[in-house]
Amino acid sequence: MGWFDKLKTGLKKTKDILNTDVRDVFKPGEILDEEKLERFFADLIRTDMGVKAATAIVDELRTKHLGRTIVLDELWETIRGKLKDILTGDGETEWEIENPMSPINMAEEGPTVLLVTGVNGVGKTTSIAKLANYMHQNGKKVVLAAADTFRAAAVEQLTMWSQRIGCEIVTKESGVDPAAVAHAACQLAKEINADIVIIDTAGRLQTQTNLMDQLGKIVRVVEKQIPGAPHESLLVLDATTGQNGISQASNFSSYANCTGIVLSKLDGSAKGGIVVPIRQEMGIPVKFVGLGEQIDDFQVFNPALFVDALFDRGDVA
Ligand SMILES: Nc1nc2c(ncn2[C@@H]2O[C@H](COP(=O)(O)OP(=O)(O)OP(=O)(O)O)[C@@H](O)[C@H]2O)c(=O)[nH]1
Repeated sequence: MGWFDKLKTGLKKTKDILNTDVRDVFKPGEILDEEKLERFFADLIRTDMGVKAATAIVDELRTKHLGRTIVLDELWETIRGKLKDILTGDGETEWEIENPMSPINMAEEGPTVLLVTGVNGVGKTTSIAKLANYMHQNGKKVVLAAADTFRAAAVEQLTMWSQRIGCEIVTKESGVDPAAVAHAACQLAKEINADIVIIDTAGRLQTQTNLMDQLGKIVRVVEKQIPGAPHESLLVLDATTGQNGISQASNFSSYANCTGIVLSKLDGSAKGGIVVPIRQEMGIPVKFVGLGEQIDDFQVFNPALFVDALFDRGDVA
């Protein structure tokens, strides 16, 4: 399956809301009136797109089509165009979907270090495995740091993934300071000339200040070893939690200085619109999306492709 079909399939639940409801609201041949626009506004809100973006889209439809006969393709074109403006109008670079390094701020010298954080169960370990696999497949030498030393199962899970992928992993026994694991992984990466170090961290709530402080310690340790590290601080958010993700992101950001979001479980969510307020309100870009439980259900986030997939009316494979 190509990138676009995979994205479309992953977005199926969100697309279902839009496609089914929109077909009920916008009947070809009828006249577009305020009541129809209001119903469509409610549909957009159900995808967790946020009031700001939904209002902008409906305003654009009103300006261009109010009082005119409904031609679905024309409405669709207006919606797609407006949403693309919202997602790309801030001058952000468009990342290349085929290249997992494209959203990554690479180290000038030595290995590039990625710190990955998130609340328990958001899909952090799985996302790290997917990211490592994606980079490995692109010819990068990856070292994983199993710095979730609280949960033996997390270390086992990551070790299993590293074997499947064929990449290096650094583990230590339970209870060891996670910063020591991160340190050892950076050391190994330098010795073997690895391109990338990905640090897994224990899932934590943003209210657990001692655990949040520990993230600060990991950052201090790795930045002493490798200039500019961590070069990316990626926060994994679960797309099924919708708007709750926004508060998680701002809290994590104050401890781990997040530079990007990995939005997992987009396939399990009817709230795929959450991509929009994350980008609009937090100023932290979504860099990767998780689209399923398999190791290759993962992509670089490309806003234009996302909008096309969300509003594509062709059948989903
Ligand atoms: N459908 C779907 N499931 C996912 C995705 N990413 C992760 N999962 C599932 O989510 C569950 C939790 O994933 P983990 O990777 O163990 O989550 P975690 O955040 O590392 O968990 P902790 O180590 O407890 O903090 C697993 O069942 C994964 O298979 C995704 O993109 N789509």
